[in-house]
Amino acid sequence: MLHPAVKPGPGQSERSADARLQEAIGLAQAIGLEIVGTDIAPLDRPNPATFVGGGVVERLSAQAEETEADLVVFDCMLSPGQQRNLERALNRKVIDRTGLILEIFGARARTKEGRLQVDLAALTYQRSRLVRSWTHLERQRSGGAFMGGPGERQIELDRRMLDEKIIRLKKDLEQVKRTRGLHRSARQKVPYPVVALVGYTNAGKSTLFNTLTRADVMAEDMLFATLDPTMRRLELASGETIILSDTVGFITDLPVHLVAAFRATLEEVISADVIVHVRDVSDPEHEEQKASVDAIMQDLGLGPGEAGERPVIEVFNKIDLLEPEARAALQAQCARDDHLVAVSALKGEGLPDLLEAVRQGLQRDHEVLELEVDAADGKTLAWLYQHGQVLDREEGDGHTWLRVSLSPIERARFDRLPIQQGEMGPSVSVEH
Ligand SMILES: Nc1nc2c(ncn2[C@@H]2O[C@H](COP(=O)(O)OP(=O)(O)OP(=O)(O)O)[C@@H](O)[C@H]2O)c(=O)[nH]1
Repeated sequence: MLHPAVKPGPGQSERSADARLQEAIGLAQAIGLEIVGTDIAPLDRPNPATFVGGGVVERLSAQAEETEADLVVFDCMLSPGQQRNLERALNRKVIDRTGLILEIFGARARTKEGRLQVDLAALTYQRSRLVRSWTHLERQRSGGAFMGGPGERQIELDRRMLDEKIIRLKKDLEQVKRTRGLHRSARQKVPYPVVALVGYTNAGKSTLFNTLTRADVMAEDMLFATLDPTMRRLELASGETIILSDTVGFITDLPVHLVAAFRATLEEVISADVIVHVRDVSDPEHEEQKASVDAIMQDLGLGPGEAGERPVIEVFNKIDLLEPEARAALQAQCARDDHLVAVSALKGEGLPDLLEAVRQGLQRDHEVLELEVDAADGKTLAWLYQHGQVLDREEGDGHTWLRVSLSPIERARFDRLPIQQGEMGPSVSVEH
């Protein structure tokens, strides 16, 4: 595994080379690669032929021979020519960061759309690339030899087939998207607010999701344990039901081929009512990771000041790994700000505070209605308990008096309920 540390250009992030190398190692291990050697090669600008300089290629070649490596991973984006030249010089398979992330997406995609997006990204990448590319499509997801992929002639023959496959995939994808649109609008009829977990890869989203919902979602010490959003029902202490949605981990410098596949997984975030941003505060790079996540949220139009701005709760996760002083400092910070919560998803600490913050986030645009309902009107009462939060209730003479908090959507629905039109319907006064 080689990380070429190119000097960052203007506007590029300055994360340390070592942290980037560690992240790449994590990505490689996530698909079961055994790392036998690592190296960082500082360089001013990429070499057009081999990305790194001749001296580094020689050093790598010797190291690869010595460790009998099957594969050399370059944690950067290589042009097809560079990849080919490096394979020749090193006499073994070479993949770059895009190839690596494609592998992970391929291994992790769970929904049909996620898989199609990944296949499409892989094919497009392969189409632009060399001949014996190493992708999950060739390995047919079962693992296998890195060497000895199809020969040049075969790929030449396959090029047209690839184009046909790409066209077919795009059609399938359109179809799946249409169906998903239907699913989504069906879900919008379900009167539960959606809370989406977002965060940098390995922040602990799946663990938190699991602990909160006790669902059987993969949580492993791997990057990208999730590609497609997973949704589960969750009941808050106040009795309200919400839908919690887990999303794929964010990552810096996502290769451009993969943006669509990545975005496809974020649809649920775009339609969420509250966003929970999970952060691994035990990671020395957590500030940089937060900046990457914020930048992606901004891109999606969900950031502060954007049209899609919505309540964001920031979760400081993995506090169990902090020294007592650091932990106390974070907890003090959280005590001052309702949008910050310190938790340990693994140990289940701080979760009631988190759920309370979620509840408050959901209440942001709520209206409180005062109602007098005919005591015999069980239907209206049941509806209110199911869709709103009953804050107060008193029984009067043939009437039940209630104070109920409703979201704007539920408020609109309530106004359309047929029960309101009867003469005995509830009387409403609004309190914001
Ligand atoms: N010590 C500690 N470890 C945690 C905590 N939460 C998560 N982890 C560990 O962190 C690792 C990553 O957790 P995941 O839940 O898979 O992270 P994720 O954010 O879903 O990761 P991606 O799917 O890659 O985005 C796992 O090894 C978890 O056991 C925590 O509160 N404390």
